[in-house]
Amino acid sequence: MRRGYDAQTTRLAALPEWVKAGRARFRRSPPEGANRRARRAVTRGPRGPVHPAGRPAGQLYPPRLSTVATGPRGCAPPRISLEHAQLTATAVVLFTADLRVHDHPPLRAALRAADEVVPLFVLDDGVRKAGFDAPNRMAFLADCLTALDAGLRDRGGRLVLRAGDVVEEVCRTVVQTGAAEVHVSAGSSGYAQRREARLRRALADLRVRLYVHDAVQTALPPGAVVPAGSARADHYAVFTPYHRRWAAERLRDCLPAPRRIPVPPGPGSLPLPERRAVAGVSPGAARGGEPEGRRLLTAWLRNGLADYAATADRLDDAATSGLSPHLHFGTLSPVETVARARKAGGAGAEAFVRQLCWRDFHHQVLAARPDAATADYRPRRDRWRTGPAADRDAEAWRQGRTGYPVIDAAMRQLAHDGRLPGRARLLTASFLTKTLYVDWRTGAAHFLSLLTDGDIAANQLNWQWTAGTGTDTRPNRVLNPRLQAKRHDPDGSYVRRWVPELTTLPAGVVHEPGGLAASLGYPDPVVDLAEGRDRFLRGRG
Ligand SMILES: Cc1cc2nc3c(=O)[nH]c(=O)nc-3n(C[C@H](O)[C@H](O)[C@H](O)COP(=O)(O)OP(=O)(O)OC[C@H]3O[C@@H](n4cnc5c(N)ncnc54)[C@H](O)[C@@H]3O)c2cc1C
Repeated sequence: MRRGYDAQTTRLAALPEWVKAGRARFRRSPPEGANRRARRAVTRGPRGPVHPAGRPAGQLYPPRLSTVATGPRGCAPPRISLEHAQLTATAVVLFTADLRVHDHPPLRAALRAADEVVPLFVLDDGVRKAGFDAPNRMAFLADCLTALDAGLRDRGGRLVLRAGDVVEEVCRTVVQTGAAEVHVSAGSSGYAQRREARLRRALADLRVRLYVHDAVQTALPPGAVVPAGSARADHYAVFTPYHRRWAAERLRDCLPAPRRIPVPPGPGSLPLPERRAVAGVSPGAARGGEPEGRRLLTAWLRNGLADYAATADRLDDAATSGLSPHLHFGTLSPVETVARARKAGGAGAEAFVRQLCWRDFHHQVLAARPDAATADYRPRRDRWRTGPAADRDAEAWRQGRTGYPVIDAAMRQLAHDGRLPGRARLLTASFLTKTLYVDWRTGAAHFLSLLTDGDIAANQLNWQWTAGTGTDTRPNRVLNPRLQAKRHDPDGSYVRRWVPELTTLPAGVVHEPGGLAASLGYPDPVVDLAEGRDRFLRGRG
């Protein structure tokens, strides 16, 4: 074995070759303390000592390992020094929500800095424990990992897949491969921020290069623009001024996929998960993977984008891009998506790019206020309904049996497809939180259990926006599902497609079946709209 380690354990079996090679290449001695710190990094490991103690200090690490300050949010963009590029033999690239080889700054930088990279993905226990492993997303993820592995193999590499605690697995991989750098893109959720902080602590003596400023998971990084005039403002709380600033910013250039991705031969990998092994996937759930995302984007730019300004609020599937799961898993780069849409130009592109700005907007709110994933962003002293009647109404909403056809059509589509058009998300969320006056967290959790694009920033903050506890400037607006249905599904085809009880009804009646409902086996409305509205306004106080 070229690198002396045992792939099954974290114990180094022999002095790694790269250390010897590295030492031979360096003429300069390490700065005072560098090797002591380096040895501590190797020997510590997350579960205690992982390296046989007592190796001479100079043999463990090449000189000039440093805790470069690429980490903390708000610090200067990471830079690769030429000096370090010559010193580092192996770097780990930890993939998270950026499962692609095109336009991937951490991968490109790691390849410039090191002779070999270890492309690592960890099936993270923390994600499972948080209940974020919904079958539709797991199936999509399986596609993404298969495609990422194929994309790496096309370039001479491969994916190293591990499972467990992500920080422990990164440490294990670092020890096994002797890597001197870990490259990872910054995420905006509280979970991602905690993971990054843990990584920095666990690998204190290695270069943990956190790509905060390089726009890997968003088009513009959170914090890139902040409101002027207030020293304490770390994010925009209102969309329109954010959009104005966002639209004026120059995005970084897109990066091509690397031609070659040399990966060391050793590090063992779990077998890749297979989509068909995931139980409970919705029949119409989307397929993942970078080639699929790129194909969809190209088709959308060619066939859908031009009409988007007029079609965005329609309820049928063809009206919007369907790119959200690819943006969530990072099989599409947000920077590239914006750049290509802008290049296509026109009113459709402008409207589409504005929606992509909404995505960044929610990410910058969450990055600054990670607690908004669960706590009201702007508390309104709501007295949400609880108890058996509220539970019964919430269950009717989940099952698509509220007696409001457009709401029921949407909830049934969600269960069948793991996706929903944006307008349908707004209607169903408004119905639950305002007409039924049930806590937004109940609805957000149900969405996350089904949506393939389920995303903490977009889901939780759109739920809050709709419930009036978030950044919405009209918190008490209540959407009328009948009027909305007539406007956005004028011929009733959306309702007829998803509510088979109503397929025989013509356009004029399908959104309001009234007395016909019982004979068709369709439920009566769970609540009168006016009563629901009053109850909400009373409750909000
Ligand atoms: C209650 C509720 C929950 C939502 N949950 C999610 C979620 O979990 N994940 C998610 O990606 N989006 C979510 N959205 C936002 C939006 O509805 C979806 O992004 C969009 O419907 C996805 O379909 P599309 O890709 O065809 O969108 P398009 O209309 O083609 O829009 C293009 C892209 O812009 C972004 N985008 C559009 N609208 C929004 C928005 N309001 N907020 C943030 N980004 C937006 C998405 O990345 C989308 O793919 C939610 C909206 C609401 C009202």
